[in-house]
Amino acid sequence: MSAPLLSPTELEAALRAIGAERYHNRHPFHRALHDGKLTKGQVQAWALNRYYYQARIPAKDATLLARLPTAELRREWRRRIEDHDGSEPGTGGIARWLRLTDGLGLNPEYVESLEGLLPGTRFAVDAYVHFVGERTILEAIASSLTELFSPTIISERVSGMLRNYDFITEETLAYFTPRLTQAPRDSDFALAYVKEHARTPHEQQAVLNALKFKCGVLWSMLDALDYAYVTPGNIPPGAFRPA
Ligand SMILES: O=C(O)c1cc(C(=O)O)c2c(n1)C(=O)C(=O)c1cc(C(=O)O)[nH]c1-2
Repeated sequence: MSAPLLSPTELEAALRAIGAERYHNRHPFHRALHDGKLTKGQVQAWALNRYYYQARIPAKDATLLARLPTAELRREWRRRIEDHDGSEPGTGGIARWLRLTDGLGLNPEYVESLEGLLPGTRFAVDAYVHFVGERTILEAIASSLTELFSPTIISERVSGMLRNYDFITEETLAYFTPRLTQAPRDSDFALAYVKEHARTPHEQQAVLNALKFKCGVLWSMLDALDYAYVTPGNIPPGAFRPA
């Protein structure tokens, strides 16, 4: 049976249902992270691997920016690159993420070298960048819609980590504060765009599948951490080893 045409409101409800079922707040490694169940070494591994996501997000956005057809769309999208890269050295999301890894005692050169990265992290993040370069603009924009769900996970993570780890301070987690306003601004735009432009059942299914794909990217990053850093003996050759 072919998929029905959804109203924009039904499409939004279907997108939100995907997040409720598949977003990475439901992953056991994330729950362990904010419940205080991880060692400092495991939290370091999370921050080091997640750095690669942060570092590739502006490349992902630049790939999409180059494909956008109007100045209006490009103006909207280029703000995301500024959010991450900043406007001068030491500003922006990537620099703020390095303050988090610094606060956890990781050497910034080591983090930036990507030498300690898990292969699974690299494959998942690279798959996201490729997806955005290769799929339709509608799918590429839809794949950013996990950000609809990020303010909730960020609030849970920040309060849980502050409560549960003595090596975490508000300053260490300062990365997340601007995200609480940036993410809703970005996801409101992306949601309005897909509600307006996904006009056929085929386009709507493509949008829903793009969000499922992206949930899979975030989920598999946590799978890789869970496999490597929870069961002793599983760290892949060359990957970060907690002291
Ligand atoms: O902390 C999180 O759980 C989380 C999730 C996501 C997301 O859902 O993709 C992003 C971020 N953070 C984030 O900080 C960020 O800059 C970001 C950009 C994007 C994107 O797809 O363009 N997602 C996310």
